[in-house]
Amino acid sequence: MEKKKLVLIGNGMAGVRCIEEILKIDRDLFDITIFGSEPHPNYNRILLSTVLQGDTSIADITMNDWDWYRNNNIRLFVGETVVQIDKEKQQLRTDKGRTVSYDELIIATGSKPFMLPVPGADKKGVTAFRDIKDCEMMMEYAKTYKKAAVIGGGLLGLEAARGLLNLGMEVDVIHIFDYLMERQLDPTASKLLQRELEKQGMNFLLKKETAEIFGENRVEGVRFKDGTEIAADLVVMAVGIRPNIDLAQESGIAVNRGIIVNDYLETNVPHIYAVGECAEHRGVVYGLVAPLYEQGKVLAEAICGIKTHPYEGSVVSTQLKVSGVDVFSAGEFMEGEGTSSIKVYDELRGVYKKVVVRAGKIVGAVLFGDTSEGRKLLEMIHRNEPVSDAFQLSFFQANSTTQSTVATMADTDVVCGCNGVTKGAICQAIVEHGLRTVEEVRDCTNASRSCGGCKGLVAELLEYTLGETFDKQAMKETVCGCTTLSRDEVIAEIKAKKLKYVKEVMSVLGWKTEEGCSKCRPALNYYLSMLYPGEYVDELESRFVNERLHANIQADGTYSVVPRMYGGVTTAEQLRKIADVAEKYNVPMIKLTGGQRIDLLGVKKEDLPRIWAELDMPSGYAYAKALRTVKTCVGNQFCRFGTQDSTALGIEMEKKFERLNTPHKVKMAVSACPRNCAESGIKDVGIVGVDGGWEIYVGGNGGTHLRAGDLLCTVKTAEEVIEMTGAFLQYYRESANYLERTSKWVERVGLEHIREVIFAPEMRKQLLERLEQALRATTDPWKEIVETKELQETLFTNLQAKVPVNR
Ligand SMILES: Cc1cc2nc3c(=O)[nH]c(=O)nc-3n(C[C@H](O)[C@H](O)[C@H](O)COP(=O)(O)OP(=O)(O)OC[C@H]3O[C@@H](n4cnc5c(N)ncnc54)[C@H](O)[C@@H]3O)c2cc1C
Ligand SMILES: NC(=O)c1ccc[n+]([C@@H]2O[C@H](COP(=O)([O-])OP(=O)(O)OC[C@H]3O[C@@H](n4cnc5c(N)ncnc54)[C@H](O)[C@@H]3O)[C@@H](O)[C@H]2O)c1
Ligand code: SF4
Ligand code: FES
Repeated sequence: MEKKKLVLIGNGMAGVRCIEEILKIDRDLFDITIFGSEPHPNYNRILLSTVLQGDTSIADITMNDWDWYRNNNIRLFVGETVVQIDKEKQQLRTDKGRTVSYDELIIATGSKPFMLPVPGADKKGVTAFRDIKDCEMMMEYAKTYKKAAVIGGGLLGLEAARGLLNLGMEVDVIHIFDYLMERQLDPTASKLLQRELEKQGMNFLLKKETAEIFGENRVEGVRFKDGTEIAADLVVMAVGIRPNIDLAQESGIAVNRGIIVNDYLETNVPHIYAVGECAEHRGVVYGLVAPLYEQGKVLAEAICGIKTHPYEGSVVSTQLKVSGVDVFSAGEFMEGEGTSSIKVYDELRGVYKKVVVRAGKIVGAVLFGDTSEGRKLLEMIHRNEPVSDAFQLSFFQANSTTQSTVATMADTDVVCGCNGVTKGAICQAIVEHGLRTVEEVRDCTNASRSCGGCKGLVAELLEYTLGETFDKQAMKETVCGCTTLSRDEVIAEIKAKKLKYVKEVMSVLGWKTEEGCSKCRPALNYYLSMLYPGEYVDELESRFVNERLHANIQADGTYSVVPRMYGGVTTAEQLRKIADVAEKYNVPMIKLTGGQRIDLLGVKKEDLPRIWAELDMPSGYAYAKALRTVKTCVGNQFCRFGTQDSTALGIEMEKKFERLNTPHKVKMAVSACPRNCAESGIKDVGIVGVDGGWEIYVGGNGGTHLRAGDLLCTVKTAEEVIEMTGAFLQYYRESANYLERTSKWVERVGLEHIREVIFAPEMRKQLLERLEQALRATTDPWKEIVETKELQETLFTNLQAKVPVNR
């Protein structure tokens, strides 16, 4: 018997999932054809945020590759748009003039990003954030331009903003309301979120309505209805989406906001169905995958002629995909008539939890800072569960994160919200199919296949189910999405195979992308330079812009110059030179830095080499992943409390370790007594003078993640301080992940472990030998550029470098 012809319009997440469900039911029922306007096989749109944030690559987000279509005998037409449906003849026509008939037709055309209809919205440099093309455009822009404006402080806008920050851009988020994510959060959670994102570097302009996007040939800024304006090289519109219904409407299918469907996803036209963001069910259009996948399952069963439950709508929950921020929202998250709420607000821990209750049952929830109860709350909402005394008690117990979440879950509890996979289903699959990794669970059950937010829970379930046989190694963190190897594996391979160049590492170790990404290139460059001191030639194109130009780029595109002043001590002669240079080159601002140095701000790029030459002082490395400064207090030379000569030790340390490249920046301080005027407690290495010696603190941080340093040891002499600091630094260089500050590294590997390594005389000796080798290979970069004409030309005159501009 001839198979029925099934055609899918829209090769996106909802439509293809529905096809997968159909194939699961009966592979041979239909002759399937799929049309997709985009030139790609089906990919995970959700992970575009992760691609922009540098955590994965475009190559990694394909969900069904070309082979999948071939193996399932699906005719696929990509880059081809269906422009007409003839419902009488049961035929459709594409923009390439192709005509195809159908017995059953599924429309899954998704949404279109809403572009504000303001003057200038069509200018070069204005984009939506919806597909691979938009994502690539933003990544390309970030290589050349500096200032981004994101219009819309919803989920998409904030995820885009985080990505652009990661790409080295400065980001203003423009939001029309007075608080962010008003569609998911209440004002309290929203303000906590804003505070956290501001710490990450985002700038918010609230209650701002865009009037115009201006610029000559391309976008130069955004003007608001209140008359104010901001500069911008890139404008990202993230102000919501509109169901893509044009084709259906023009073909005479009933539409409202979306294509109207019943509980079996049928439109008003026989044999035509709609699923996904383009469909409107009981007056609701969904914009998250979980409900779309539920729809797809119902439609698949219905279309295959299986008796199925009707689709009755979904309670949705959301989580923001920005690292370091835990936010969860579900159901009716705002109190209203007939509802009351239970709230817990722990200002110290930055945790806020709220559940909204109607007639004794939970109908909504908002969590900030600790979202571990999100899944459980969502289940309670789904099951219409009453609020018991036991629930209230556990809700008020703040430290729920310390418990293993999976152990307390019921088998029917959903672990993966996007794909509706329960704990029971995952455990059963692990046992029945002998699954060992998150990826295997994903391939078998779909859990963690969409936003990836449940990966942690899936890993916990593996550990919980497999017990001792669980292989933690399999859960490794890879360098980035371009490889399946972890940092340690990459380093081991580099050593074993004696790989010497970034490109060589990528090629020999089977990188998925030819060029790598902004995460792996600088990391590989660092690992190679650490492994082959004096031999490896630094690859400029793999460096972040500040390190390439040996100066920090400023908000207005100018640069800053910070000369080295050992221990924060200067002379009249140095000050005179600095003043002369500042006058001669019209330096608009001279400022003292937090690290006790002088910063010449607002310097033009082309003036940098001349200024360095005239200053004739070493680079202060204020831009580098290296030792920045050693801050010192005045010490016993002048201070009556001083027990030691902190200034002399600070100068000695700075002279010793300057220019040493490290996984991230390193700050040091020396105070001559426990009053700690140089703030030694919040430095990567902080030295405090005590009676008869020095205390060495490590892993302190005064930045976003405030952390007091741990006492590593107490020593008697300045020589011992230098020796212990050197061993600590070298071990950090050799074992930390690139871009991991000492504060994180110390926490990850543990102080005891660090002590075990560097207190062992033989290991310390070896570390110090390798450190000396690395130090011998360093040179002053400013001097090198001043003395090398070619470098000046390539870097400072011919600066449309084809290399990434990153942070
Ligand atoms: C950056 C980003 C992050 C997101 N993060 C999350 C998240 O964390 N969690 C979550 O649940 N959701 C998230 N979403 C939303 C989620 O991606 C969408 O809900 C989902 O992709 C919608 O699936 P769909 O199949 O309905 O539409 P789409 O995935 O948009 O697919 C529709 C496809 O149809 C094609 N098409 C349209 N018209 C035609 C035509 N006439 N002919 C042929 N082809 C056509 C389109 O080109 C498109 O490829 C995110 C979205 C974005 C953009
Ligand atoms: N983590 C996730 O679940 C996730 C991530 C990204 C996108 N998405 C989905 O993708 C879709 C698009 O996301 P979105 O954030 O664009 O949609 P959205 O509708 O959720 O949010 C748009 C935001 O833009 C604001 N806005 C509207 N007009 C504005 C204006 N003129 N100026 C400034 N702000 C304005 C709105 O107040 C709203 O907060 C949604 O369906 C969303 O659920 C989900
Ligand atoms: S840390 Fe102690 S010695 Fe140094 S300046 Fe402060 S009080 Fe004086
Ligand atoms: S919760 Fe999104 S993939 Fe599991």
